[in-house]
Amino acid sequence: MSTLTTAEPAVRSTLLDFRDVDLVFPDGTAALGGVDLTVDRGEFVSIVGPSGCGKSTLLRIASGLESASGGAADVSASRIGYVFQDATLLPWRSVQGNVELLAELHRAGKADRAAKAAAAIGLVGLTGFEKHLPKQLSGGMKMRVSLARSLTLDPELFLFDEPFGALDEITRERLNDELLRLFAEQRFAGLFVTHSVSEAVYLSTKVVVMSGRPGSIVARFDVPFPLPRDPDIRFTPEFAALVGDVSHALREGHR
Ligand SMILES: Nc1ncnc2c1ncn2[C@@H]1O[C@H](COP(=O)(O)OP(=O)(O)OP(=O)(O)O)[C@@H](O)[C@H]1O
Repeated sequence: MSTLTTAEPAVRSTLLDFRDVDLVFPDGTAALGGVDLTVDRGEFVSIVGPSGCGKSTLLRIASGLESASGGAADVSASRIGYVFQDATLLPWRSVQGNVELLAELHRAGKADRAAKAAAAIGLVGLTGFEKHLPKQLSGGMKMRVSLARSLTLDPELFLFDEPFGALDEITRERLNDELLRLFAEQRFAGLFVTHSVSEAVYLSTKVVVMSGRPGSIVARFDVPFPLPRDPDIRFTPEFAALVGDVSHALREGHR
């Protein structure tokens, strides 16, 4: 799989720019109310917010699956990856077959598809499991397949909707570290939805907090810890203090 090899642009490059974005569903449900959010190249932004505040809706607008009812939702990334809590694998296809799917839909040739899939499978640490079927994989491995499938697109912007929410704590921590490594190596910008404040702080360069529905962004935090991130950062007082501040903002926004 190819990596982005172009030099980092000198000017700030915004891949996602939401200004005053509203979304009201046809049944009258106001999901988002005045969302202002940017994601720049090189940023990994996590969103935390109460259940039902519109986090998934925001990602769906970012991906083009949903349209905003008001405001401006500009996404300039040309290749967008998207992973969900459910790995959404085709049960009758092997790991290789599942990872090749997006390249297949983009009508890539057989050899190109195979090369892209092999590289992506290697990136997520599943080399040797190419012929396995989804039912032969653990939850963490299925999520790796899902990540690999999106990586074949070489995404500029990667959207994550609670991808590790259903996994046990150890698997989740391991995948957090894998994701940080992929972010550093592949240089996509990330927009990551999670219910875990500590996961948000650990993974991100910036954490934004949403209010209850209709969701808007009520607080933003820059994460000052350097990348690559030492897993032990999670046990420092500075990390705990930032997690506390974000949790506090989350509680305030929920009132
Ligand atoms: N197609 C739809 N029509 C009407 N209402 C919808 C539709 N999709 C979502 N909603 C509502 O919009 C609100 C926001 O939903 P969304 O799934 O974006 O929230 P969320 O923050 O991702 O929730 P959670 O954290 O529980 O996953 C919810 O009240 C939901 O019931």
